[in-house]
Amino acid sequence: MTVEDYLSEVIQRDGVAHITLIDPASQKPEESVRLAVAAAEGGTDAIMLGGSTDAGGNLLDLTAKMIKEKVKLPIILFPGNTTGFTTNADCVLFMSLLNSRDPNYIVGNQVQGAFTLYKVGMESIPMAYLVCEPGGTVGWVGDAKLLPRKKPELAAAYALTGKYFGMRYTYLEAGSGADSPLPPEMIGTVKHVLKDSVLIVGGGIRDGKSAAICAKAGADIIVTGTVIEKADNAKALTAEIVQGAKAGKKA
Ligand SMILES: CC(C)=CCC/C(C)=C/CC/C(C)=C/CC/C(C)=C/COP(=O)(O)OP(=O)(O)O
Ligand SMILES: O=P(O)(O)OC[C@@H](O)CO
Ligand SMILES: [Mg+2]
Repeated sequence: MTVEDYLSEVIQRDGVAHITLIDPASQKPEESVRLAVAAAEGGTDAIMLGGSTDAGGNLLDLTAKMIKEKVKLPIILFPGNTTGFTTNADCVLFMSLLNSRDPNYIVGNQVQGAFTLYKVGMESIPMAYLVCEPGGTVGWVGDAKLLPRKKPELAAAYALTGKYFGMRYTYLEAGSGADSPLPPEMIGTVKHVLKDSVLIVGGGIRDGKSAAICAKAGADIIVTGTVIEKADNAKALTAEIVQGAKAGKKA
């Protein structure tokens, strides 16, 4: 089964899926494995690997390989540039940062990576990546013209543009470590125009309650990263967030 079909099944079954983002550059591979195992035990549906500053290379190769040995969940690449590719994963989010001012993040990195992807034949999912205020490191690195939190219609126009380009996923991003998650009005407005296309929401989600609000507002997939890296009990916190998201969707 493809990763995309697997995630569709989870979304159909539970209303929402949860993905744990691990930045291979933030810790040693052994520690990334520990986080991935804890997240899997806490009920996350997939592991996403990526970072915006030091995107990958050997550390990514090794981290993906070691996680694969211990965790049965799909490993999805979330590349900051072509160094974010490794054949030790199951799928890549082939994304364009549509609201970047830098053509390298709209199409340039993708052109550099396209033949590698063609040769290895890895599954890829076309995705519109939309970075909103405050944007964090990825907003700075990706030179994003940050989408204002109080102008959901601007985010919706970008989301529709991605959908009309044929992108099946849209990722509404507040930036890793944002003070607060994106407002429900923004998530709702974007999901309203996307209809059946998959909406990922991430950035600043730290507990079950905020995951529930994002899910209820229209997110199909919730991503959390920073909070797991810092948690005393990564398994328990993942369980709270996953259960919060899934219960919130049904509420
Ligand atoms: C498809 C290919 C080959 C490349 C895509 C290139 C694009 C569009 C990149 C978007 C801009 C970018 C730098 C994205 C990084 C995405 C990511 C892994 C974010 C998570 O990183 P953060 O956690 O926000 O930042 P830190 O790495 O500093 O923690
Ligand atoms: O680290 P956090 O704030 O959970 O954000 C996750 C993700 O949206 C970053 O790309
Ligand atoms: Mg990070």
